[in-house]
Amino acid sequence: MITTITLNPAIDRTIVVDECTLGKVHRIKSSREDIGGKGINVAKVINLLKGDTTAIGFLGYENKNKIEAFLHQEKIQADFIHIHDRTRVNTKVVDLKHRTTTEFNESGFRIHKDHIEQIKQKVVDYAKSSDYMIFSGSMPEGCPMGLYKELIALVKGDTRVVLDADGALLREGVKASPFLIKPNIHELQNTFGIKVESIRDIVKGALDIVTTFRIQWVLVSMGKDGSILVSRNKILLAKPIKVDVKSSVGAGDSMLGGFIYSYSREEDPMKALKDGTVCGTLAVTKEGTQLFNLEQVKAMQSKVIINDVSQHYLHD
Ligand SMILES: Nc1ncnc2c1ncn2[C@@H]1O[C@H](COP(=O)(O)OP(=O)(O)OP(=O)(O)O)[C@@H](O)[C@H]1O
Ligand SMILES: O=P(O)(O)OC[C@@]1(O)O[C@H](CO)[C@@H](O)[C@@H]1O
Repeated sequence: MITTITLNPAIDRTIVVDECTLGKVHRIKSSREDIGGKGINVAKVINLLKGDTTAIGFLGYENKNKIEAFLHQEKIQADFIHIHDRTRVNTKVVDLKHRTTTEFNESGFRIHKDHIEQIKQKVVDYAKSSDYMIFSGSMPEGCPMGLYKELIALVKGDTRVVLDADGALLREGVKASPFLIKPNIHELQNTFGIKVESIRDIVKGALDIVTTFRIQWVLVSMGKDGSILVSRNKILLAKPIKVDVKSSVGAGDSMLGGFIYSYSREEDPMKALKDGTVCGTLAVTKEGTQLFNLEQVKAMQSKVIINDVSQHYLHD
């Protein structure tokens, strides 16, 4: 089973406008709401691919019905700890003219000491039946910056751990040596101060992380430029696929879901990167964080090109 942990879930409200200008009144062309939060998005994709997954974490009690109804409708197994507050609403503004998405993410509910003890216990319990545990996203107020590090250290002996976070959460989290991390290039630059001007810079920076923190895989996503998968002795480059972009929100989560689902079945990094690329690419063709379907996944497979560039970067 693959367990995803979302400590700060969200309802994603996507608003589409012709053009977004600071200080101006905007007429909304269309809007939609999706259930979000990085770990929940990852679980949605694994579930779509027919993988065995459970989503755990915290959920606000006040608007829990919306989220639980969706999870139920999609038949996603979930086991959240309820907080007596509301789950945040994150607003994503799509600007049609400039083809950009601007995100306004709330900080989320406030967590107390006893909630932290509860989540530690739940994570430890789930680790026993999980092949992989994926920790994704920001933390709500009240969580210590080292919480991912602590949780990873608690379960590492029982399961393979994946971390998708940024800033101090990632900087601390890597110290517990997760199996895989998935920074995008901005997170790589801002969190570790790595230069990201060329593929060579990115590979070098990712290799430093692999050796310094004893991490097996660093999956660097580069948005419209594709991605790079780096380990001590293998480097794979996924070429981007040209698509009509509707919203980039959740592309990284979909990529991670596709990658880990595939890797958990075959342990073939080339195939996993291919499947991850398919899911990440399809995600950007959808408005908001709505899901694609299995037919689209199959149709996209033949378009992905993965190059093994290990010789080029490891032996010079
Ligand atoms: N504009 C795009 N065109 C084609 N593919 C894209 C585009 N944006 C993203 N992708 C695909 O999705 C993958 C993940 O995207 P990205 O690097 O934006 O993740 P991210 O920054 O973690 O996203 P998020 O935080 O919004 O979930 C990319 O590696 C690429 O395969
Ligand atoms: O505020 P965080 O936790 O960093 O990110 C939350 C979020 O932007 O991430 C998902 C897309 O990756 C969205 O569903 C959600 O709104």
